[in-house]
Amino acid sequence: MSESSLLLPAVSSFLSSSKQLLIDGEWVDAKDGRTFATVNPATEETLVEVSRASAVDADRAVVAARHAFDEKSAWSRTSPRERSHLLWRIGDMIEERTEEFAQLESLDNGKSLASARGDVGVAAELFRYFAGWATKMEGTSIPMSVPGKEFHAYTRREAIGVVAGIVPWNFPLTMACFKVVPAITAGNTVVLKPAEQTPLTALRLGELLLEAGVPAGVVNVLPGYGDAGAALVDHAGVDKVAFTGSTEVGKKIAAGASASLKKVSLELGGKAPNIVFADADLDAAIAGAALAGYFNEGQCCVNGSRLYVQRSVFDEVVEGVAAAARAITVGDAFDPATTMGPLVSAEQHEKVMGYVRGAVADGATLSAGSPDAAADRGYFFSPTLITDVTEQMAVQTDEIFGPVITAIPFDTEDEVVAAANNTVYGLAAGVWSKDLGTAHRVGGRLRAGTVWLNTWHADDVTLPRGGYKQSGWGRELGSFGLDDYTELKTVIAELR
Ligand SMILES: NC(=O)C1=CN([C@@H]2O[C@H](COP(=O)(O)OP(=O)(O)OC[C@H]3O[C@@H](n4cnc5c(N)ncnc54)[C@H](OP(=O)(O)O)[C@@H]3O)[C@@H](O)[C@H]2O)C=CC1
Ligand SMILES: CCCCCC/C=C/C(=O)O
Repeated sequence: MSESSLLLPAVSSFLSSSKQLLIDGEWVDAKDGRTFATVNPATEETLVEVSRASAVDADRAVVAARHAFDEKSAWSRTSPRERSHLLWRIGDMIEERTEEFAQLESLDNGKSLASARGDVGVAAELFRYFAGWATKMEGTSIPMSVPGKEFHAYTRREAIGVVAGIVPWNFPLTMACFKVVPAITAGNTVVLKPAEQTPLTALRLGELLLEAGVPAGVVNVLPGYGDAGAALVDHAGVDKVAFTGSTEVGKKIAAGASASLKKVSLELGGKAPNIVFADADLDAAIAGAALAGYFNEGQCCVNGSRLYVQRSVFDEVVEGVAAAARAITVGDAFDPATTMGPLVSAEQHEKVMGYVRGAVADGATLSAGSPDAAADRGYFFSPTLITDVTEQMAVQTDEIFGPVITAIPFDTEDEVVAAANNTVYGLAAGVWSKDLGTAHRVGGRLRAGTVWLNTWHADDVTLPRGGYKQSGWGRELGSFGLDDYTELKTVIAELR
């Protein structure tokens, strides 16, 4: 059956007309009329033309967001209960449209429909989780003592202002919601810049927010390239930048935002170590290592791409992970047999292939996968396991962002902890051991924002996420995530 015959009428209808920018509640062309094509990575065919925002459009969107924040009936002054009810309703609306969002996401990003449905579920849950927080942004009453005088001092949490959310292509809808939901929960207004590879679900989200009753200008959506993102970072009307993406661009954003000392939160690259001790439940560790490395076509910042296995079980684990890699069905998202879709773009495909070819040229061994197994069309890449790797090889040091795991044997705990921490990144890490003392002790020694013990990718919107070292600044989700979207005001009243 052809892919187009499987599309929901709502998806076909969405794709039947070119997409515009959402500014101040209106769908508008880019001021200079430019557009770009968004492409299905499974077929390399254009899905639809999308307006390409420039710095001028960034300014229009920031002005709209500023107005929605500052005006008399401002979003930040809506009652918490009103915001809470609205957020919950949006969660329901997204859930009701799971298949529609999932199809759009799979078409644009390439991920399997099952995977995309999971992402839509996370998006709906984010709205519901933060709906609860809207009414619980509490302050504290603080005792204050000045001889001879009496005071009442307390704190309040207030919105920061206009938030620029700049997001990547690996979880387009989820990442958009990671920024938009806590921001609007706290009363901020938003300009969202989706990645140029995957603008569709952010645009559909924009439509749905308007339909749900989110006022004009509260959430603006600006598809475009890095120049539009940079214009937001530089804009004097933006109070906070919330970014997920590469460490390289994260550094540019931190530098750009520092000129006006904007608040910045950064969720950046990773190269997570996954440590399997000989006393682990090896069946679970093997399945977990494959999931850790290959989830989302390997295009996930918390993926376990560096596998360390204690020497006595190294061969067994490598054989197990290689077999798991070979059991993955790579194909079009719309084929129900598919468990791994294509990589997101030709550029990403080239990058991943280059790393694997480079490792082989440097003497590494491919225990699973082949960079030359190219399909006639589409950016497909077979899940790959590399052995005979050294710590100096680029495949071991760099974030590859593809379905590539490297495996290295180790002998002692101290040796593996040192190797695991020998990276500029610190986003995630994992330990497999039946000895809970070992698991917790080693987990405590790993320099990473998330540590999984005897599991991987177990996650929830209630849990803070973020990185040590060059993996980022701040934490997203959970109550910590909401704090990052508020200013803390201290109020002191003299009681006479
Ligand atoms: N931590 C993570 O979750 C992610 C990490 N990455 C890593 O980054 C590598 C490259 O991917 P790539 O897409 O180029 O990632 P980027 O970091 O370039 O892209 C992330 C977002 O930032 C935007 N952007 C790019 N340059 C600027 C800038 N100067 N100022 C403001 N915004 C900007 C992008 O726009 P646009 O793309 O439209 O130009 C996109 O919306 C991947 O191979 C992977 O290693 C990538 C995605 C997610
Ligand atoms: C709460 C579940 C989050 C799932 C999204 C995974 C995101 C990965 C990433 O940041 O790359």
